[in-house]
Amino acid sequence: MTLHVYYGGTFDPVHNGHLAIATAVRDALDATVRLLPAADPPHKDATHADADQRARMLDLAVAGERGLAVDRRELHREGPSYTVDTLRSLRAELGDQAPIVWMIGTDSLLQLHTWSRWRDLFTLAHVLAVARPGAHADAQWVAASAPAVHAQIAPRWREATTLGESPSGGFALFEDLPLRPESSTELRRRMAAGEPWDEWAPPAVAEYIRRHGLYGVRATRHASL
Ligand SMILES: Nc1ncnc2c1ncn2[C@@H]1O[C@H](COP(=O)(O)OP(=O)(O)OP(=O)(O)O)[C@@H](O)[C@H]1O
Ligand SMILES: O=C(O)c1ccc[n+]([C@@H]2O[C@H](COP(=O)([O-])O)[C@@H](O)[C@H]2O)c1
Repeated sequence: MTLHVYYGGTFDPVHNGHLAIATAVRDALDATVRLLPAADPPHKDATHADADQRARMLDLAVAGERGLAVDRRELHREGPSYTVDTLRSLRAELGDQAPIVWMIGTDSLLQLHTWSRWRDLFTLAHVLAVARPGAHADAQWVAASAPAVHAQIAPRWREATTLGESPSGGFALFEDLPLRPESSTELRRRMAAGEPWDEWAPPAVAEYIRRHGLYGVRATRHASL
């Protein structure tokens, strides 16, 4: 059965770590990965670029990339972009039997118990966590630092490649990729400080940031995007 894989984030801006993760999961699961920008990320203060700009940067980042796409559904909703609401909308659209996978970094996994109606996430989708530097996700660590999350994921733990065998309810840790050091926070800090930053951003995204003078980067006059 076709696996429907979604990767939600603030993407403020999208960086090469996000893309490396999305392409590695695409290849490992042989599925299209849809990146889904949050209009109003529930756990973040005001974003730096607006939702349309963040979505546009995602378009540029995935342009020409096989098996990567952008889903704008959270931009069409009012209020905080709760994942459980997004998954309900996806479930209604895709039907009861479609396997749905929601990707998160392990830093987010360790906070999952703070998400809105978080236990319902597993009735709607599988959760696939991607290891992130500084956020250990082996079972012992999760048990110690987020016991409620551990209680949910321990009985659900499977190999990522088996998630397509059922519509929802599984958990997998994706480790087929060296840890990625990028973060949007550090990327924004480098831009604002005038330090080198391009190597963490897809070239078309870097050009868009310059063109629009986002994140404290001095605007250029070349208007190709
Ligand atoms: N380097 C990374 N390795 C693994 N997961 C990551 C990495 N960067 C981001 N993620 C995950 O991708 C999702 C979307 O991330 P987000 O758009 O918030 O970027 P971010 O780099 O975490 O941003 P910020 O630094 O502003 O918090 C989150 O689940 C996050 O945990
Ligand atoms: O539903 C929630 O309560 C919730 C709380 C925190 C984060 N999320 C989602 O998790 C994804 C990553 O969030 P962030 O803040 O790390 O960019 C993004 O899709 C958010 O909408 C969702």
